[in-house]
Amino acid sequence: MQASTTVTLASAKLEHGAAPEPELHLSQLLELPVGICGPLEVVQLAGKGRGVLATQLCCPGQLLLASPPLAIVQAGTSPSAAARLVASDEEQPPPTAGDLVNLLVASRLTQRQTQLLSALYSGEVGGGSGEQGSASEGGNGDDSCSPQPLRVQQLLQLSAAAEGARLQWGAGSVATAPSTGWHMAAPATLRGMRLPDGRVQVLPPVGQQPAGAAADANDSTPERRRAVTGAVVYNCYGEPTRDEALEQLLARRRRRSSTSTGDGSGARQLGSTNEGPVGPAEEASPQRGASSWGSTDCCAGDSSGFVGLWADFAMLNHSCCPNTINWSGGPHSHMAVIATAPIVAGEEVSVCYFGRELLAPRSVRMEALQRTHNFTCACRRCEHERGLGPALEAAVQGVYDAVNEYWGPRLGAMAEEAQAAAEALRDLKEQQAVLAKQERAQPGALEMGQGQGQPRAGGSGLFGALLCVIGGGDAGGRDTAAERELATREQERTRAAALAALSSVSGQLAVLDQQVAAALSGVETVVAQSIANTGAGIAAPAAEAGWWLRASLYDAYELRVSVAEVSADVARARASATATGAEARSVQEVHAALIKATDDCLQIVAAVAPGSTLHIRLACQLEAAAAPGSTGSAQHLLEAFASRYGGKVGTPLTGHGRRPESAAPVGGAGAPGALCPEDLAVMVTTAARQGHAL
Ligand SMILES: C[S@@+](CC[C@H](N)C(=O)[O-])C[C@H]1O[C@@H](n2cnc3c(N)ncnc32)[C@H](O)[C@@H]1O
Repeated sequence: MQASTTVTLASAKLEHGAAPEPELHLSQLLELPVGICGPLEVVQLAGKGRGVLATQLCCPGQLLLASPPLAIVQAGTSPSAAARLVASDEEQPPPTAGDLVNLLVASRLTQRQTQLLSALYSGEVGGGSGEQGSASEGGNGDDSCSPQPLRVQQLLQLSAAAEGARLQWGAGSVATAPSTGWHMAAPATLRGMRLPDGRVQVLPPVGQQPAGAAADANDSTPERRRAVTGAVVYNCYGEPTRDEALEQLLARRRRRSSTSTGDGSGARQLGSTNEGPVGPAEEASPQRGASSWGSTDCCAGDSSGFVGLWADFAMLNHSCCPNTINWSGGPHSHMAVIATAPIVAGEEVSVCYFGRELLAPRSVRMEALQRTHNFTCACRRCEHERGLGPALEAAVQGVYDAVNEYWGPRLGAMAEEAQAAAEALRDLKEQQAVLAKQERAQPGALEMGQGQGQPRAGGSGLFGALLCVIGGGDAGGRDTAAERELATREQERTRAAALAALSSVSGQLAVLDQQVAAALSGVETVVAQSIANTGAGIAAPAAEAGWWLRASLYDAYELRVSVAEVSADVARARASATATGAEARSVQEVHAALIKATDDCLQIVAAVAPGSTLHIRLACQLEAAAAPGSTGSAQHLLEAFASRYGGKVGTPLTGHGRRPESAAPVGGAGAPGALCPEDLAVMVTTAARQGHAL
């Protein structure tokens, strides 16, 4: 049920009233300290509080929202702390929601920032949206609550007029590089840096000099802390690591565009005005500084992870089958939301609140959402899976548990055994290579040593030298036939034991793979039959339901990739030790299995989480498996992918049949040449099958 009062969300304000033109690429937009918003509106939704709807058809690939954060904490290192870290070899933990609370309580908030913060849902009835009741099946809201247009209106006004987020038109056009065409004022983002000792240092806004010593974020009153904690826990978004690959790509595009306009400043220009504490990583590696937003633009030093609050992004509700993907990055740490499916007018725009749990059975997802957000999801996927009934759900859960509690640990033990055996074989080979080299350096040493029994410096004869290498001692003068035989036998024993271990592991791997494959096909067949016979799960079209089922069983699919990887290692080790035709064939077979298993995972992720980091990673893995050593082409693939997402803003892409038939193309005939996630999957899979790099 939708409330009568709706307000158009419009966080983009360009001073000359110019809407962003389609030519502006996402990577350019992210340079601007403003929010951009597509055809969206915020409304009250039954059982969910507020939510965001599309006001017109949005197509896959369309940028829906890109806004700078209200507050963000990134990991960083002050020079002294970094020195301590290097000395102690410690790993820095990523920032947490608690760090964000620390930043907010230690900062002097403007009135607008305070209002924005208090407008966010805080877990209390009457707090934030003011319309969310106690958690219940199917959502957490009280339908009878009347909408509070004032609050919504207030939020949107504040969001739209984010302080300082103004653009002044300079020389050039929208299509030119922003660094030459636009003059930017700093956004009102509160920025903090989590120091390795756990304290949060408040940083000056991008583009401003630090005003004396940074405030200590831990110096706060309990009242203030309580006031912001609710808003933070229910609305913050964070990632343990930054998406380095994506950031580097976008930074490269930025450098290219700044080079082409003759402005050599690029990323450095944006970051160079920020005189925050500079960590040694940036000093030591200017290239990294120039290519990574993390080190130049917010927190100096190595950046690993972030946690932030984006006020308009926080209006989006969760779905386990979301129709968008979100990314954070750029000099202003924008949160970008991009459609990954057609979204018709009036349909809710959803995001996924968790990462890996998206690829887990319903009970695991439910537990995660209850723990972190205190609601029960009733999205289409959850409802469909609930409709399968307890027995089928338990079967899916059974496979998930078996992978995580039984098969996974067993595979770990097998991998260790295989690694030890492969290392033993490698050591033997190296020893033989050393001996062969020595023999080449002293031709005839073997014969001389054997025939005359003469001691030689550094070992006499091949076997004496072998003893020397194996035992680490001097075999000179101890070149007896018995010793030689002993060494030979020892070598043979080691080799035989290693090969036997590999053969045993290989057999166990095959059995494990069969068990997992059988469990997968068993559950999938039973679920499909049940749907066909009883109509269970008719909440979703069969194809879509099929992908959801596979997504819930993803850990088993991924385990098969790991089995194939270990099998490939085993096959290679055996082949290099025996060099028989049979072993070479087995390497090929295992390799084909690895490609197939990776492709299965890619197809699942491309269907349920297109554009995710996992999607990109799998695509690159598949490519690397298809063309070993082709890191260059993996880079090419990433480029293609980034250009797809940096493509024409607001222009629909060719959607592989995913665009509704009735939908008229928005903004013309589409963007030929631009890739959509499905394109990527097809492209990679085809390349893998053809066995060549892209
Ligand atoms: C980031 S806020 C989203 C906006 C929120 N609905 C509001 O009114 O401000 C997160 C909260 O929204 C609610 N929520 C999000 N997704 C939901 C869903 N699928 N079903 C029910 N409640 C949901 C939960 O209370 C959650 O803690």
